[in-house]
Amino acid sequence: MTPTVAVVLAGGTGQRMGSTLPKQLLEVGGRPVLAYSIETFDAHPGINSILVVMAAGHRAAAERVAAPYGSVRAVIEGGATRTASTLAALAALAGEPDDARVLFHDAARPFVDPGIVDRCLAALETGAAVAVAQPVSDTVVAVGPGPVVAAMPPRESLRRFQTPQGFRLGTIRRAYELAGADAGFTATDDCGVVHRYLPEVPIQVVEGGEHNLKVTHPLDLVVAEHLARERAQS
Ligand SMILES: Nc1ccn([C@@H]2O[C@H](COP(=O)(O)OP(=O)(O)OP(=O)(O)O)[C@@H](O)[C@H]2O)c(=O)n1
Ligand SMILES: C[C@](O)(CO)[C@H](O)COP(=O)(O)O
Repeated sequence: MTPTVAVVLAGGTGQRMGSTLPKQLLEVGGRPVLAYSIETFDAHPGINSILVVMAAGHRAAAERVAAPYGSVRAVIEGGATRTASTLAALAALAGEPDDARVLFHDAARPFVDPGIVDRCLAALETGAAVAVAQPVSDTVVAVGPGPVVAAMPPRESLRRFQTPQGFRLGTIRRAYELAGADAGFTATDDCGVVHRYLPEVPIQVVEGGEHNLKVTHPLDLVVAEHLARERAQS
């Protein structure tokens, strides 16, 4: 059977949140943010195992959060950037075959739901890369150089990426290998690495959800608290 691994990326320190504890360990609805996505992947019949990538110095705390979930294969330490944390996960998955499916998910997005996971896994039946995205509701512009509008892309064509971002393991391995040979490489997500270094690989886009928000700033915790209460009642 082809394995399917969910990688929960929790290696960040939450600078924009400004709390002493990394935001993935802050509680919403009485449980750590990190617990929610682990719970969803653990309950999903299409996921065989979960790899948690935690911020340095907080691994023991993440192990405590992960302990109740039988699908968690390991909690490893991440790197200084999201990219370095993805690379740590790829190293930990070195024994998995190239056709394995891997979903990279931000621990900072606690309310990923089974339907989103279903859509990612369905897309990986026919493709090698999938992104979860939502339409934009603002008019989005490119600014600069200087505080001047440089471009106004048509809103209908724009989407906001969420996570998971899913790949056949061989594809994401190859993209990061090529990126590793590029001195100017930086990325804020994993699909961006495939798009840049393997432009011939189509990245399918599937629907996300407004509830699949990323807890980034203190105000996001207010929304997350509300969503956690809704989830507890459902
Ligand atoms: N070195 C890093 C940085 C980020 N992430 C993870 O990538 C996801 C998205 O990142 P972001 O929201 O930017 O989290 P932080 O890096 O923690 O936040 P900030 O940028 O405000 O410091 C988060 O789940 C975060 O834990 C990671 O695994 N390793
Ligand atoms: C991967 C991501 O969540 C997609 O929206 C986003 O790019 C993460 O960016 P961040 O700078 O790490 O918050």
